[in-house]
Amino acid sequence: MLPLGIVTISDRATAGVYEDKSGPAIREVYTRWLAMPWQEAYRLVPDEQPAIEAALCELADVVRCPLIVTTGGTGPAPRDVTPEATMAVCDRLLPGFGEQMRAESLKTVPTAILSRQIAGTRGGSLIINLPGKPAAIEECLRAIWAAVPYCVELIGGPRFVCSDTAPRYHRPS
Ligand SMILES: Nc1ncnc2c1ncn2[C@@H]1O[C@H](COP(=O)(O)OP(=O)(O)OP(=O)(O)O)[C@@H](O)[C@H]1O
Ligand SMILES: Nc1nc2c(c(=O)[nH]1)N[C@H]1C(S)=C(S)[C@@H](COP(=O)(O)O)O[C@H]1N2
Repeated sequence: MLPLGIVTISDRATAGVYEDKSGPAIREVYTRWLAMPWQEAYRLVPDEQPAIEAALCELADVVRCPLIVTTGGTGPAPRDVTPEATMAVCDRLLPGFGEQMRAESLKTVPTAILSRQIAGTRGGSLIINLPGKPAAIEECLRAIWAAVPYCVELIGGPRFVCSDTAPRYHRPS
């Protein structure tokens, strides 16, 4: 079964101050939008760059997830280091993903400009950052889904089979 990564980055969810709702929101989107067998590889880590890098490297290099979606730690606060961790482990960045997610999010929330969310590839894994708010998950994934399956194919991953409820994706002929 295809492993798909979900990484929640939150000091407070890790400490049990609140329940992680954003990781499960990513799981819920995968469940609704994918029409193929998959299994989750879920990690919950604090806002510590080495811990985030270790989780991303493990999911990319050992578990071999073609897609890893992170949530949290993308803002300007001192402990927000998810983009730095993502940049450190990626071979290449894909700036269009962050630009498009911010552009779509700005239509509903003016503070979307505060997210430094990025995306990039590490070997055969596409890594995408999302903000921490549970409400941001589907909004951001919807903004970029059109390019996700083809990107996964371009980096040597499997062909995604999406459900009728998923946003339409584009595969150039
Ligand atoms: N994983 C999550 N599950 C549920 N709610 C979340 C999660 N992450 C963030 N939130 C909600 O969004 C609000 C703003 O998130 P914030 O940007 O402070 O997240 P954060 O930087 O990841 O925080 P922390 O690392 O302290 O958990 C939080 O107060 C919380 O209500
Ligand atoms: N779609 C969407 N994007 C969003 C938000 C949101 O609620 N929805 N919150 C913004 C806010 S308030 C912040 S501070 C940044 C960073 O959030 P993070 O540190 O939890 O990743 O994401 C922004 N992007």
